[in-house]
Amino acid sequence: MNNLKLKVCGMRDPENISGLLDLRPDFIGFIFYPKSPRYVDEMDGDFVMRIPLSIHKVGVFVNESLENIVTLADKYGLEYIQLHGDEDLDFAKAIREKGLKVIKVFRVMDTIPFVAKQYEGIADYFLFDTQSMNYGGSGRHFDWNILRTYNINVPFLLSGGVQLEDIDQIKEMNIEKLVGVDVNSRFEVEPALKDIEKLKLLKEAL
Ligand SMILES: O=C(O)c1ccccc1N[C@@H]1O[C@H](COP(=O)(O)O)[C@@H](O)[C@H]1O
Repeated sequence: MNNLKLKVCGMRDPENISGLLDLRPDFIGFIFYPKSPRYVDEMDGDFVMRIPLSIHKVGVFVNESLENIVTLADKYGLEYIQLHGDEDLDFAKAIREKGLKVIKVFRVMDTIPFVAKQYEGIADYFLFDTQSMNYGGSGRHFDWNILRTYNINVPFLLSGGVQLEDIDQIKEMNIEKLVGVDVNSRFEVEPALKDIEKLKLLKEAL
């Protein structure tokens, strides 16, 4: 089995970002949802633009307008747009038509929705997160057993309270399309400030 990819989400602080970049994660995520405690109101655009292209920049949005998404993608050089709200297939297609890549999130309770199959050829990745009142950042798992029968042709990242202690179990599930993990609140000292030493252990475990 290949190494699992690592996406670290909810970054904001320049020094903290620099520490993360030294670990060479596969994806770095910025949350542009105003109600999130990890909301990125303003960052130094030049600094963000200098992040090596090998570390893919992801903007996380919840029911945001296409216009605002495109504006922020231009400003920060976002490569992927993570649709974490109730955005539909047509919206995902519109994002693609703007030349951006799509991570479509399904906030899962106990099943993967039937509509997911329609995203084949549209979504670059799925991200399965735990259903919660605040859209994301719950720090909680869902029942990962529902992924064992996954048969859609879209690779996915597993999210929702993923922590270091989970990695062995995630690897043992040995699901072909499960290509990486997305981590957030379980690696924080405070919202939007990550524990780099803990992330280093995670990177080694992957
Ligand atoms: O973290 C948030 O505040 C947030 C708010 C709105 C949408 C997404 C958000 N975060 C995403 O939630 C998942 C899981 O996070 P956690 O590990 O359970 O804390 C992750 O993809 C974040 O990008």
